[in-house]
Amino acid sequence: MRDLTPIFDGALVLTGGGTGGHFFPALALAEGARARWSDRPITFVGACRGIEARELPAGPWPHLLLDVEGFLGRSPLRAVKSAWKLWRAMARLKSLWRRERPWAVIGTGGYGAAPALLAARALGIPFFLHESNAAPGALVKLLAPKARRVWCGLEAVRPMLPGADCRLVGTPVRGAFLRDFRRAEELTAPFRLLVLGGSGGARALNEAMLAVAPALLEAHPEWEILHQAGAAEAERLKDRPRHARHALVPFIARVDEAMESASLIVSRSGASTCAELKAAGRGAILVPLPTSANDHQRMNARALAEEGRATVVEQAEDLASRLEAAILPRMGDATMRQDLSKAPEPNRAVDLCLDDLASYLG
Ligand SMILES: CC(=O)N[C@H]1[C@@H](OP(=O)(O)OP(=O)(O)OC[C@H]2O[C@@H](n3ccc(=O)[nH]c3=O)[C@H](O)[C@@H]2O)O[C@H](CO)[C@@H](O)[C@@H]1O
Repeated sequence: MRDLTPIFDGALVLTGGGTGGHFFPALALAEGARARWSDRPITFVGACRGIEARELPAGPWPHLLLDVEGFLGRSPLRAVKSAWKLWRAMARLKSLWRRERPWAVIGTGGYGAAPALLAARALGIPFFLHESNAAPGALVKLLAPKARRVWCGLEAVRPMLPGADCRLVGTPVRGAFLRDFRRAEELTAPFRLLVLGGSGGARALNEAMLAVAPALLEAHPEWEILHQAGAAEAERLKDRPRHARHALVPFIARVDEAMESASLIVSRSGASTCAELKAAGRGAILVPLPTSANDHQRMNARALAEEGRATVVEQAEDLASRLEAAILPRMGDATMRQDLSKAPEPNRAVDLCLDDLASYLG
């Protein structure tokens, strides 16, 4: 086995994962830290079954992927097994870090972040948290009072973390989103409807879009649909009949470009996607995941809707007809579409977090 020990010595450790919404903010912070501190090692710790296990080996970052899994929704027996895996991963990190001490740990949440944050806490290594959702995840809630700082994506989360030293910064987005975006009103036919299901895809949204797409595309021959279904869902749906102008893909590597070329977007309201929509100056029809912990997706969506950047469609039995009612009039009316697409809002989250880290640790 490769000797992993040297990758942690004096390193800034980024940890966050399981889902894209937890991993990509960590990646954005790593990109920013590398530009700022070229001689400081930057190392990732994540889960071997999270999205980071696909993204990290393809990139430049030293990393350690551990055998951990989420607890939520598990049977009691499985939860005990998950707890054992977490304890074992944490013990391995503690043993490594006693020999090779990291400079600091930044955690962006999700089960992939649990071993590194718990190990940092146990060893007295300074750690910082970022919470991108409007309601905090279980790990952030547990560790927030002990974190040097908790960086928040949205103001709403602050009162939910009593005893923590919170600072509002926004949600870090990857470098590809830190640029000028073409405005939606500059786009010409064929117009594109982009459907985003979050990093894992959204079954209910997929089914509803497949049901409603033929009517939408028949009514508007100048439109096409690019639909990100999620890896497992794209496989499940690969033989399902679709309209010729309805493309179904498992994952989109350049979401920034997909947003830029979209005249209308339908999406889940994961926190990173919401932050990216703002950075790209695109509005969206948001369908919150009704089972998200503490209803945070509905709160994320509401935060965007309050800025006039989104309209919220609740997921219910009749999701297909609700979506049709929201999408169809906008396909035919550019003014209605542009009402959602406000000016891009520059995202300064990476700089704010790293300025804060620098002033704290020197
Ligand atoms: C089911 C679940 O647990 N969802 C949670 C998860 O969502 P999830 O990972 O789906 O949500 P987010 O919208 O926050 O993040 C998705 C990220 O993946 C990227 N992406 C997505 C699809 C794609 O094809 N290509 C791509 O690069 C997006 O650009 C974005 O950066 O984490 C979010 C942040 O804590 C939460 O708000 C969500 O409630």
